[in-house]
Amino acid sequence: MTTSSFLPDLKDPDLYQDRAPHDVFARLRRETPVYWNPEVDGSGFWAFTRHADIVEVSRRADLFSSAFENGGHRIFNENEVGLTGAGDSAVGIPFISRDPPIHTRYRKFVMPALAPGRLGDIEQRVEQRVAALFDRIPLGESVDIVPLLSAPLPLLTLAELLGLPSEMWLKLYHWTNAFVGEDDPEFRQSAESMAQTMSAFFAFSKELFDARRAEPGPDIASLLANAEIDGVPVPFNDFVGNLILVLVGGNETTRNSLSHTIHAFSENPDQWDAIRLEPDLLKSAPAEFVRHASPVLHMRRTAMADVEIGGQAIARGDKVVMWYISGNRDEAVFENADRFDVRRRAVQHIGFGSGQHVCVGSRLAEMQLRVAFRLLARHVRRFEVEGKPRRFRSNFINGLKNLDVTLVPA
Ligand code: HEM
Repeated sequence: MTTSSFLPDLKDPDLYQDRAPHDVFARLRRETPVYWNPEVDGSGFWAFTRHADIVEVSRRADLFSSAFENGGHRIFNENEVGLTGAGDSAVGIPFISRDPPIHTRYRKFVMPALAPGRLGDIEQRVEQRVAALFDRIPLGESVDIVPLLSAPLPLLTLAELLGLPSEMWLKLYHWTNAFVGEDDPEFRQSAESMAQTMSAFFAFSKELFDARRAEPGPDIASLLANAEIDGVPVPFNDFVGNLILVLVGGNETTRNSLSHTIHAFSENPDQWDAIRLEPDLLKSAPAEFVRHASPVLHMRRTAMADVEIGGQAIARGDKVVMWYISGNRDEAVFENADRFDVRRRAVQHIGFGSGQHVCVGSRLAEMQLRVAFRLLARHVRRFEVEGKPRRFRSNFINGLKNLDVTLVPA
């Protein structure tokens, strides 16, 4: 147990409302790197804040379960309140909330759609999309870049991957914000509005499921709708869970990486100058973008046996939460960890997680970041952010609702 008098509540969404609390995590890493966080509405959890401990927990999928029946991958118990925390018992189990061996089989279904061989093809269309979106952004005046670039780019890419019409992007945007927005009154206005969202999403999912079962294609929706585990077809409700996983995983994250990185370039114009002078830096810099942004704040596991990690005894059944935002600023791994440095070499960040559940979309995400900033580097001399962006009220997604910025033309 902790002996420090410093007792932040890392679950409290208010902690993330005004800023990313890097100072709070830095102090925990120094004083109580494995920190017991009591919960008002639960039994409490161990917070892992050091890079090495997080990697160790992720590596031991046999000891640290992501399975729905043990609570799942969210800080709340999915088996009590559903995948989105809205009591949505009809949503099935996404594969992120599974353990091996079933988890491993699901990954094999999805991986081909995101394999490097397919990304080359997708990259051309991402380039076209970035160019089309950029054409509509007025230069030299203040614009909110979120609805103009950060939000549509990953959602248009996801629409392609799922074989959906591109006009759907805005609907997908509102749906996914509602799915991850359990603590934000703007995203979860009432139980009734969430029920309406879920009902609309179910109707959409059913139509998609039936269409892809009848006529499968190479898209991810077809792969998920036609998946079989040990010869048994995946039920519709698990298809819904997996669809939510891909839609949230592919968009909330890439969107916020884009926004946070533009913000970081506004605050570090020398780093933008470096990219403009040497665009080849973009081959490796997306890793630094994701490290510095940490769009996913944490993931949760449940200990399946008594074990010691980072010098702390963890009991079987304990909830553990890995704070990626903290591991990504761990001074033991990253020199001048708070510094945004596009020349940082071999960035071993954990923004995509690590181990068994490491992000399946990491290459796609990095490619979109690379393509977007490559084009911006040709046309934009400087980013000037005005005012403070409004943030998600969330302990899960490090999100910006808007980012008012002037793109100063080159
Ligand atoms: C910058 C962008 C992204 C970030 C920061 C991110 C972050 C993450 C993290 C932290 C995990 C680990 C989960 C865990 O440890 O339990 C994860 C898993 C996952 N991500 Fe991403 N992600 C990004 C982009 C994408 C994209 C573009 C897609 C799909 C198109 C995607 C789909 C998924 C899926 C399906 C999983 C579950 C993998 C599993 O459980 O085996 N992500 N992501």
